[in-house]
Amino acid sequence: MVRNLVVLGGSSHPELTETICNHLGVPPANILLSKFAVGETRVEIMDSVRGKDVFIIQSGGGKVNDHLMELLITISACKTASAKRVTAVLPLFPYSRQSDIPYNKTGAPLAKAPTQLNRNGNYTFDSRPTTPMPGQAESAGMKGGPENLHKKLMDMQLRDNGDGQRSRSPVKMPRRSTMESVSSEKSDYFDDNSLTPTVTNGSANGDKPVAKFHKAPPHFEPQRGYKQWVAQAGTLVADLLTCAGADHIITMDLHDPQYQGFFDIPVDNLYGKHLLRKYIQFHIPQYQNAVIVSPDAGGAKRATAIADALGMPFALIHKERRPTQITDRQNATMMLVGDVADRVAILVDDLADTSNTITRAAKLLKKEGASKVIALVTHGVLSGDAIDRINASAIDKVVVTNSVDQEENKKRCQKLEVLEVGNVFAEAIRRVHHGESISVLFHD
Ligand SMILES: O=P(O)(O)OC[C@H]1O[C@H](OP(=O)(O)OP(=O)(O)O)[C@H](O)[C@@H]1O
Repeated sequence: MVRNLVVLGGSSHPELTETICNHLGVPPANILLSKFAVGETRVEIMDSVRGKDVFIIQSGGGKVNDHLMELLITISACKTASAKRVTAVLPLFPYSRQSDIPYNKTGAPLAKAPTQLNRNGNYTFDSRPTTPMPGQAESAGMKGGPENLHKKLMDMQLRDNGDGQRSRSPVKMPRRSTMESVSSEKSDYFDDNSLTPTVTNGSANGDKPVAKFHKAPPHFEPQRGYKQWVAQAGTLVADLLTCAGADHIITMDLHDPQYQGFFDIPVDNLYGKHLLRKYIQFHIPQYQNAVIVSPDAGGAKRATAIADALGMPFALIHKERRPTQITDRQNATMMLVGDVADRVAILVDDLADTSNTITRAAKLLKKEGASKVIALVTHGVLSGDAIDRINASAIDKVVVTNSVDQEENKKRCQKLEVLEVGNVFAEAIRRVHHGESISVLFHD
């Protein structure tokens, strides 16, 4: 029997809230979640939370921004309604991939690989851009790369008309030499404090209006190490949750476990690897002959933990992203380290978003002789055309947890299998509520 415990469910995953409540033996508290006509989120908590230990279930994925705002408002509402403690339960933590932004050599953020559709509209699962070779012409994929983005941004800065307002159409600037000569001849027109062109209406004799520049724009050269100002939204989201009144966070398989350090409240980061490990043991025949594969270096620790626990071999796909000396462009090719020939390859990753990573990895693994490819992923975000991509790919099966709602995805993808995660969160909530250790949930 749990007393003084209140579970509130956000609109992101009502099914998971229900499962958690069933495990805890408490009904979900009544909450009204809607939107005003203008689009603002409306939250009304219909049950008393005064002096209660409140757990709010809200996952990332789907309409992630709406869900985040709803969560923040709900936390704040509980605090102002005198809840004793408010814990945000975020099975998939939103914005956790934005705690750090990878930059290329010039400082621009690395863009995602463009779509892998060929001319016929079929997925190729190839790396984009392709591996650059000496003397090879720049590929179309590279033309739209991050350096181009960098150039575009610089162009936009040049178009800035100086008072903070960006012109929609390019402002025609006189060539530098012209402006310099104007500067020396018409020095009375110049105002050192402004770059704004002055438009004179012309003289009484009917001259057309003429734009005169007060000052030549600064000559803008790309600087070594120049960085665009990229928001590190992970920090902001951590601050927002704390500021709204969250006292505690429970989540699972944070993309970057160091993200816990962004909070000055307790964060319990549960592991999904136990569920994935059990799936391997009980659902993959002769799993000892299979091989665990991490589709990128970032997930190697997670994948090796499963391989070690089960005494299985391990292989790594290295997602090469560093600019090469040849072109200094983003190079997102994949290289396999390890042997997968004639084995079932089990890809282990924390999340599949566009599913580019797992589908491309599957193509490579099959090329290297894997007999079957099964992807085990904690968070099946599966946004955009991820399901179509999986359906068309070499992957034989994708196993995800229901940390994100999978109802619709299951209908569209025969290859998808879903593991229940509600019981793990229910147990974590119960232990946090009773002040018991939850480290038992971390043990192998
Ligand atoms: O389904 P997708 O859209 O391909 O995204 C999934 C990939 O993204 C994440 O890694 P990320 O690319 O952020 O690299 P990192 O591990 O180096 O942070 C995650 O660990 C997956 O590998």
